[in-house]
Amino acid sequence: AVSSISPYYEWTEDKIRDIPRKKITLVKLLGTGAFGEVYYGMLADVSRRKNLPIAVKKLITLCPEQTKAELFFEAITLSKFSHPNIVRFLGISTDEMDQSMYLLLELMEGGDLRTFIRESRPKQPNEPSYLTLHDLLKLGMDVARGCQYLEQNKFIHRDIAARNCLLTEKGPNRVAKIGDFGMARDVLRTNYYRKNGRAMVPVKWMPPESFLDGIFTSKTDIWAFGVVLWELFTMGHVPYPGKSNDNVMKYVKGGGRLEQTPLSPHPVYDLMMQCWHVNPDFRPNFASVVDELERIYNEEELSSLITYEDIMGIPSN
Ligand SMILES: CN1CCN(c2ccc(C(=O)Nc3n[nH]c4c3C=[N+](C(=O)[C@H](O)c3ccccc3)C4)cc2)CC1
Repeated sequence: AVSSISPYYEWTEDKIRDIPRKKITLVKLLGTGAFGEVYYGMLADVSRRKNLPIAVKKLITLCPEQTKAELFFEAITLSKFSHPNIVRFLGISTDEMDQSMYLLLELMEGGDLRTFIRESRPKQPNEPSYLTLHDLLKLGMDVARGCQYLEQNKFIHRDIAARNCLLTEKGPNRVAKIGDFGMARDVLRTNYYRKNGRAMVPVKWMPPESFLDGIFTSKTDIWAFGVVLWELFTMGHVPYPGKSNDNVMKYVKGGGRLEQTPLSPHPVYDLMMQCWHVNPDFRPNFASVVDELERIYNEEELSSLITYEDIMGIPSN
């Protein structure tokens, strides 16, 4: 039945499980992407006589073939990964009747990382955030570990950004994971830039060699990870505030970089700057980024609370 949806199915050596639709119950809509919707669902697990909470990525049935193929590509890609900081892929579910395809994924109840850090900002001057610098650094370490696994598997993600990461929960035991592999454009398409009619690209997360010459390597993901650190240590600001994508390309090409944020400890900003070296060969790899983040996490005094002034850049009077 699946082969009627896409030609890709035949060439995956490791079979992707096609789970019968009757075992899946959609409970609540969690979010909408360019490809379709994500639901909180339940997977009837007869063997253990209980239901497994899952996330169900449901393809909009009227979508163009290309998106179907993209979703299938995501399924095939994800089915090969197994890492604590990569959202787990459980299988697909196709349906002859309505020609729909579901992607069954690990349920991440905390939502996306960017929304979480923006929601966690101090709301008013004398109310610090309940997140500490340690919490932000831990989130950065989680994402870096997921990226390190991709790097080891020679997989170039091309869209590492806080919006594409998910949290297991919002509470203190939260774990961040890389959650989006479909290069699925976000609905607003505000973070993407249509370059002379070509595919949409997230310029503000890209190094010069990528947006100038279309060169993508693991060092592309390292640059983007540096921007994720900047997102974390501004608690979710848009990079290069006020600059258009064209101005960002000119600025970065001319050697301009994201400014130090009042919040980020110097060693963290130093690491960001290394990720943004104009020469990809001089950028660190993810193994050394993880080591450096762990060193900072263990050695630096980071338990200070985050204040409103830190975020709003208002000098404390
Ligand atoms: C009060 N808050 C309101 C928001 N709320 C949510 C909001 C959204 C989600 C959610 O989408 N969770 C997901 N679990 N697994 C996957 C998810 C998305 N996936 C995808 O594949 C999506 O494409 C994706 C991937 C990366 C980032 C975003 C979306 C796979 C969970 C809780 C918590 C309570």
